Amino acid sequence: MKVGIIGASGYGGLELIRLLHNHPEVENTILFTSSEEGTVFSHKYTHLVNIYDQPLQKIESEKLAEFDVVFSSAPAGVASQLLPPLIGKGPRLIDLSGDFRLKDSAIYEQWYKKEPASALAVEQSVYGLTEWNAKEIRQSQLIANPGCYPTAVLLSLLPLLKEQLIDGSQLIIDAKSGVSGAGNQPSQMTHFSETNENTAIYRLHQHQHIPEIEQAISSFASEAAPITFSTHLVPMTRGILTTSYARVMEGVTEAQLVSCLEETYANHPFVRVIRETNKFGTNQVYGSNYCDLYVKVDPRTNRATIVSVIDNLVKGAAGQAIQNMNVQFDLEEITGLSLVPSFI
Ligand SMILES: NC(=O)C1=CN([C@@H]2O[C@H](COP(=O)(O)OP(=O)(O)OC[C@H]3O[C@@H](n4cnc5c(N)ncnc54)[C@H](OP(=O)(O)O)[C@@H]3O)[C@@H](O)[C@H]2O)C=CC1
Ligand SMILES: CC(=O)N[C@@H](CCC(=O)OP(=O)(O)O)C(=O)O
Repeated sequence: MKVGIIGASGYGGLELIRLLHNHPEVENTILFTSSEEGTVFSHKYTHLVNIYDQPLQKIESEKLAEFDVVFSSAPAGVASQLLPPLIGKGPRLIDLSGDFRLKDSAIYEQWYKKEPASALAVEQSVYGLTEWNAKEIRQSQLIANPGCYPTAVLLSLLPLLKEQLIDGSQLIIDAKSGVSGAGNQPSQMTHFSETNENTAIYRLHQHQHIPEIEQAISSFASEAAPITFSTHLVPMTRGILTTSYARVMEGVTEAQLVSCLEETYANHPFVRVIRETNKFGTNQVYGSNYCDLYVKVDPRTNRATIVSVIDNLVKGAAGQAIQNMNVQFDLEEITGLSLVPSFI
């Protein structure tokens, strides 16, 4: 397969490069730029010397049309312009931004404050939550790869909501992310001296993943209530941990919640349900495509605490994007993604 990457020099792009390098079906990966045409990639990133010594190429629609797959890993507002002209031409298109995730353009504008993609392109796109939408992903040319937080939240909550084991009417979700989630552009929020020794809540009640999570809960689990969702930046590079709190339905036990998760993901190699542990954290999935889940019911409150961890750059971005590519090309989902978490 011949693969092109828009936004190759960002964190999502670098992770695509790392993972695609070990993908047995990918022969050639070409890197595109909007700002550094001609720069030899390994001069910019010396960890890629002797691996990617090719120059970055200018983004041109005719060139992109020649690939089998084009990944776009650019900021929101870019893929909405670059990818729709390629629909109906050769490549399968996988966008890592939020441009095609929200089916209602007015909602996209409201939360992203950007011009939405054309209604036709949004209609043709398929939400790439692999474990829940593989049939549609296989047939689609344009994949809207899920956001990092929604991936962790949805994989943990959808089975329990779908089976009506927890009350979806008053979900409270607390999410924490490492700083690489914000990409590689410098900003005050991610400045070392303000992230080191600090944990901060940000974009309270205004995070763009709120409508994405609500939309997916409504379409996969038929639950339409608004969620309370809070995002926190913690002083680590990679990783997301989400903690959701939900009332357990009358008569439902912790064992039933655990079984529901285990049964849902029995044939999905990247979702692991951890039964008993006294420590559950982001390092157990670090550098891998796993999403690990852990659930406990507090009998005093009759509420379940549902915890999920992913590596934001792998299962939350590049890994899931490649998993979707594998589905599109009828390859085993794990192809090129059998990564053991590095843990330390
Ligand atoms: N970081 C994460 O954990 C996750 C990120 N995402 C989403 O994935 C996308 C990429 O994120 P991330 O890699 O972190 O971001 P970065 O800021 O690290 O990188 C984005 C890259 O996009 C390219 N770019 C910028 N402007 C344009 C443009 N106008 N046209 C084409 N390319 C452009 C830049 O490269 P150049 O200047 O060479 O063109 C840049 O390196 C974003 O939409 C993000 O929201 C999704 C899930 C998780
Ligand atoms: C730590 C941090 O800043 N994380 C980012 C997640 C980026 C992302 O996934 O953005 P889209 O889904 O909109 O593409 C954020 O909270 O916006």
